[in-house]
Amino acid sequence: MTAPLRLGTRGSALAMAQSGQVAAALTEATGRQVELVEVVTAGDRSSAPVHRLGVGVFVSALRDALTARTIDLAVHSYKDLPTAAAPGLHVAAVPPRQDPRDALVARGGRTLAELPPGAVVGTGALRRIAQLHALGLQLEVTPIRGNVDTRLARVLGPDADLDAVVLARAGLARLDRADVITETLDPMLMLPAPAQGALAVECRADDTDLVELLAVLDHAPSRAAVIAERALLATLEAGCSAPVAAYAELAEGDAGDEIYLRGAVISPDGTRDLRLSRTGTPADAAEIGKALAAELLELGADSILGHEGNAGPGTQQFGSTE
Ligand SMILES: NCc1[nH]cc(CCC(=O)O)c1CC(=O)O
Repeated sequence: MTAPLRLGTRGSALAMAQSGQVAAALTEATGRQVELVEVVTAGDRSSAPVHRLGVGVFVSALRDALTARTIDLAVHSYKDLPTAAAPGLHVAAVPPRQDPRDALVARGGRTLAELPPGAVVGTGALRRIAQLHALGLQLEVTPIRGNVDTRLARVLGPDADLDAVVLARAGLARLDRADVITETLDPMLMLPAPAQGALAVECRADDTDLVELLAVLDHAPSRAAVIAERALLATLEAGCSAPVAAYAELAEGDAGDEIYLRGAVISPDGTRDLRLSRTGTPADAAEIGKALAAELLELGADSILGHEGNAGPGTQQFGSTE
């Protein structure tokens, strides 16, 4: 008999849900038993804002456990993975992506447009803070942290102190809480984070039997979208907490499959807002992402992101077009 595969997971409800879903899909597709092994990460122990904890804080403990061979595979929210490759590890599958859009959960069933000036909206992500400000709705944006239930309680609980929160739709859906969403935000207004809604199933690169086994979970269009979005992020030298958004949509065009990538870099106060798009074929996903990032850099993305150096001649302050 083959030993069960050890799937390392964080203990949060969201991590347990997505790990459980991948474990079930793997058993269903291969007949292999999968056991969940809880791993505590630095991100779970701290209550500091994510953009202060730094990139990959939820990820490194899982990767350490993979390298130490105490687990065989790990399931990450792909948007939490640093763009730098992890030596000795391999993303063996990108399962079918969930709806990548952000969602508003507001008191009184309100939509964004129905929130009055001065309404207090909670979110921790700079990307969301920046885009909320860029809407020009005079919303007051306040940083929040904590797991999904904690955030929802700030709007829906007995001690609610916020008018609304913005969360990833995918996280709510995986927890079966999509019913509380009052508006799924149009990417025209709120472009999602690179790889939002996608999972990465990671194992050791030298575990070739497992690499092969996990390939049954891979969904090529989801992988292509993630490659394009993360190539943009990597080229901008930005991390998962930077005010960078990217969303690749795949569609069947006249000449075969097409990828339509949108990217945005927005200053946290919303006054500078660069948005561009580019199309190509899924086979060129990485090149499309790089090229779109290069265009954003030409328009001054660097100065919004606060990078020093390699400022090309096109790098001046670039105001919002409003
Ligand atoms: N920032 C934390 C995080 N990382 C992954 C998700 C769930 C959505 C996903 O898998 O992309 C969330 C919660 C959120 O952004 O609301």
